[in-house]
Amino acid sequence: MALFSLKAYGPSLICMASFKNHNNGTCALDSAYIRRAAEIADKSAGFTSPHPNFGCVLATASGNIVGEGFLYAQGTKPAEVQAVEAASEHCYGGTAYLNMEPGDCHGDHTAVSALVQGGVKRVVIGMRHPLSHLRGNAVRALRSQGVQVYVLGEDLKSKLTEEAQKACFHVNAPLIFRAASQLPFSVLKFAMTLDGKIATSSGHAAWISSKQSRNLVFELRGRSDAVIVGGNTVRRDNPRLTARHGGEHMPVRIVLSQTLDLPEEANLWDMSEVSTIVVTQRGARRSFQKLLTSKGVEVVEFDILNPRDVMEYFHDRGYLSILWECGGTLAASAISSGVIHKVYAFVAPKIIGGKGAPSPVGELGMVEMSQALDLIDVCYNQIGPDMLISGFLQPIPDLTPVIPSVDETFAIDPTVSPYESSIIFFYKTWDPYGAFSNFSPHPIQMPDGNGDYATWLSVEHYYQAHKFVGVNDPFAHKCVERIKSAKSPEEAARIGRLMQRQRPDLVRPDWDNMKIEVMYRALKCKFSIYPHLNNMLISTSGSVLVEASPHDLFWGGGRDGEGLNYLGRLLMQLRSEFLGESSSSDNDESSGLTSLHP
Ligand SMILES: NC(=O)C1=CN([C@@H]2O[C@H](COP(=O)(O)OP(=O)(O)OC[C@H]3O[C@@H](n4cnc5c(N)ncnc54)[C@H](OP(=O)(O)O)[C@@H]3O)[C@@H](O)[C@H]2O)C=CC1
Ligand SMILES: Nc1c(N[C@@H]2O[C@H](COP(=O)(O)O)[C@@H](O)[C@H]2O)[nH]c(=O)[nH]c1=O
Repeated sequence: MALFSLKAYGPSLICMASFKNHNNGTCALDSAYIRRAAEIADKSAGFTSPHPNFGCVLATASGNIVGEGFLYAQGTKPAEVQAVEAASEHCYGGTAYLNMEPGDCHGDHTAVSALVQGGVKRVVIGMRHPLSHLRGNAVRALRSQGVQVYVLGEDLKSKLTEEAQKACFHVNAPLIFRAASQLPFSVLKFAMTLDGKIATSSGHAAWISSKQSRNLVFELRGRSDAVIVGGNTVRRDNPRLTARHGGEHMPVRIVLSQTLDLPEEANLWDMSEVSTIVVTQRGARRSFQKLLTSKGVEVVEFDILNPRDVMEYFHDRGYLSILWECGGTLAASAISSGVIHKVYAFVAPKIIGGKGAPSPVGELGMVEMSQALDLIDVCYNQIGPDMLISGFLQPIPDLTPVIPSVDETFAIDPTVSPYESSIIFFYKTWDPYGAFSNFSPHPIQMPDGNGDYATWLSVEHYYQAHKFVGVNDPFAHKCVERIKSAKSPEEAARIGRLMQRQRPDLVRPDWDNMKIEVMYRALKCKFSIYPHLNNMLISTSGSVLVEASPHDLFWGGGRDGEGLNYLGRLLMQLRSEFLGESSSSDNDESSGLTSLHP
């Protein structure tokens, strides 16, 4: 079974493209070819060690596929080059579909040059490169060469493109999670009986799942840099942990054992096919360590053996994805330390019973069902007689936005020097620069559609209510009134976000395009009518302002600077205008915003 498969879309899915030149036909074609690019990007899995997956589909202007390519392994010919070679003269004037922005990590721009020299007119990209030092480089390079570039989720937004983008996220989930967490992407896999046991009370586990399921496990191993088990599994099962899937890539085997009370003879110490690393506590059984070393097994000591430290270590060794095939004791410890990103559970239609029979995950300290960890993007597949349930334990991180670089900020506010700038963070209203927050208690007077002035208790009240302003529906009017009369900015935000989630149909259709403008107007009023706020803003001249929101990646800077920081940008723009350094005039409130639109 292919672990990543292109699902056909029924005609009932209506494409509501928000991009004006993106009609339903183009949208469906773009989405289908991006999904195809994601599908072929996955083709090297199991044959080579895990690496970022790139696929490229080249189509003529009339939509016929004329070339395809995927990156086979690190350092091999880029997908784009292969596709252009396959298409030869047919790619002239055509469209290239890439599941992910090319990396161009060595500055050689091979992929971009191939597309430009091939005469490609249009490039559709499933997702930007997740690594911040590479993100945006190829998009910029292509655009500077006159190629039309459309990034899904930015330039093209619809139900279909959203699904296609998800396919791109899934095919590079290891890279995305690794970039976000600075840990290798970890998958916990287990096989259990219908009554939730991974072995009998005596510890016997061969076999719970069917041959077909176990073959799929070989494939999963082949997609991993390493397979991990705990000491008990080595003692009890004497596993081999090799990938007998017919592919060429073999994962390293890793054993975690605190006691190092492991057998002297074990399949894992046979290094003829693939190597083994034993990770243990510092000072554990030195003589046994020597024995292992003499067999060629690498031993790595940690002061305290916990999954997070071990994963950080393997991240630094360059591992991209790891398969955990341990029992419930180590699995619980790994889940508690937050290192597991995805779960593959094979459920066999068997009942074994047994009070003491182990289950897939040991003690997590939870006492109520409300504490249960819900899987995300769950898939159900029947594998022979078994059911495979898989899903993510953590949402796929959004790595696309990024705080503008100082160079970019310089373009917004010339008081910010690209060479000597400090950063001022603000977030909570009680922080030193908390008055910059939209939740600060500074009412504003703003004109309504009829030119009458109304008072809003905070910028947040005004911003949230304007999601529903102008929508011809009595309930939308009610939302505006409820938000306007909310007792606090927090309450206004809560109502606004809830209504947006529950009744997206009530949100004004131009909201995505207008929200920056709405915020700008409210901020301009706030910082104009309160002289001390105006002084405070001007006093920050030369510094980069960043809203330190860990969650809001649009208005805020994110936890690690991965957010777009639009609130900070708007404040810097206003500061510049107040200082008289901006070219935008007071009469044209929106003109200065063009550089800020994403
Ligand atoms: N059906 C299935 O999918 C599977 C079934 N099994 C079955 O499960 C049983 C073994 O389960 P289990 O005992 O949970 O085995 P584990 O694989 O979870 O091994 C637990 C051991 O891992 C080591 N360890 C190292 N660091 C940690 C840590 N931070 N937290 C916890 N453990 C750590 C310890 O080894 P040490 O004691 O050496 O210090 C510990 O005793 C066997 O019967 C086996 O057949 C096992 C895997 C998969
Ligand atoms: N019992 C069990 C699994 N057990 C896992 O597989 C390991 C054995 O691998 P190997 O020696 O390479 O065949 C074992 O130690 C444990 O990690 N896996 C499954 O897919 N299904 C099963 O029913």
